[in-house]
Amino acid sequence: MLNITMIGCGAIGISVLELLEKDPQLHVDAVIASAGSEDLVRQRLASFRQPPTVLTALPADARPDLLVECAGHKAIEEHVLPALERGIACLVVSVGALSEPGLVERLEAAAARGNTRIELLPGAIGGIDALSAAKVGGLDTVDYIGRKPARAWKNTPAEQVCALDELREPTVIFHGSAREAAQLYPKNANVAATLSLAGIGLDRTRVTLIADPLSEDNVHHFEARGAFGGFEMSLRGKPLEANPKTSALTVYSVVRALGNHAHAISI
Ligand SMILES: NC(=O)C1=CN([C@@H]2O[C@H](COP(=O)(O)OP(=O)(O)OC[C@H]3O[C@@H](n4cnc5c(N)ncnc54)[C@H](OP(=O)(O)O)[C@@H]3O)[C@@H](O)[C@H]2O)C=CC1
Ligand SMILES: O=C([O-])CC(=O)C(=O)O
Repeated sequence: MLNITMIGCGAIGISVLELLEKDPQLHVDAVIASAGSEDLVRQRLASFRQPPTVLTALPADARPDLLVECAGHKAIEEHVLPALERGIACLVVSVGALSEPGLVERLEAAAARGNTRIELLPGAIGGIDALSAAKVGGLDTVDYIGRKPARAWKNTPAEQVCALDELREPTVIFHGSAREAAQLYPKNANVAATLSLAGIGLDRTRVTLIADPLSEDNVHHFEARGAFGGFEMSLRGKPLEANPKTSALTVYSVVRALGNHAHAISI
């Protein structure tokens, strides 16, 4: 059985915990919450058979088999970097955080010093295996379009681009590089960052973001061209009720990745 510590217990975290209750090979013994949110998180966990301990940091003597981040960009700096230094393997969903200059190199160096690994999870998108394999032969272009219902762009710079509540048709709210997208829309551009890291990088990956009042789904579409040929993929993700910015597939991506660490066959 693997002992897991989870960072963050919001829309993704709580759904992951619910699914993991069914798997005897995976046990989340602790959840790391933001300072000041411990009681709220304990309340969220109260109905679990064996509620994980709620902490605000990994204790110095803790040695979980895996640390899984389901929290947000700041958690990478705060919890993931120090855990890697201590030799604890980490899984991360807030991949957009890696658009910050120098952070990829710092994570690599921390993992090397700790003789461990960091795994960037595909989250809301698929096809990352094919894209990163295609990169080996050489990629020419990767274009990504992220389309979400208007409500998913609330409290983002899209509010300065258009009146989200009054939209009647799909409206482009951003066009530019994946690096700019991840910095402007940190909670909506993790997929853009993931595609960039698997493909041709944050500066060459072209991103279009659309607020679509006619869509109920978070639609991720990308096209890649290179020596391997061509590849197109569209994924229509159902948003989580607890957070319309986040697709349910992200939850399943975390559960799959954890299962692959514990089960005899990984797929
Ligand atoms: N790779 C992908 O495809 C996707 C990645 N994501 C990433 O996953 C993250 C989580 O998504 P979601 O669960 O929907 O978001 P929520 O906002 O619902 O939940 C995030 C939770 O993490 C907590 N949290 C934030 N910062 C920290 C920290 N430094 N330490 C401990 N806990 C922290 C928050 O607590 P509090 O509010 O009290 O601070 C909150 O409860 C997103 O921020 C996004 O970056 C999301 C969707 C897709
Ligand atoms: O969950 C999704 O649909 C994707 C998402 O938020 C992101 O790319 O950050």
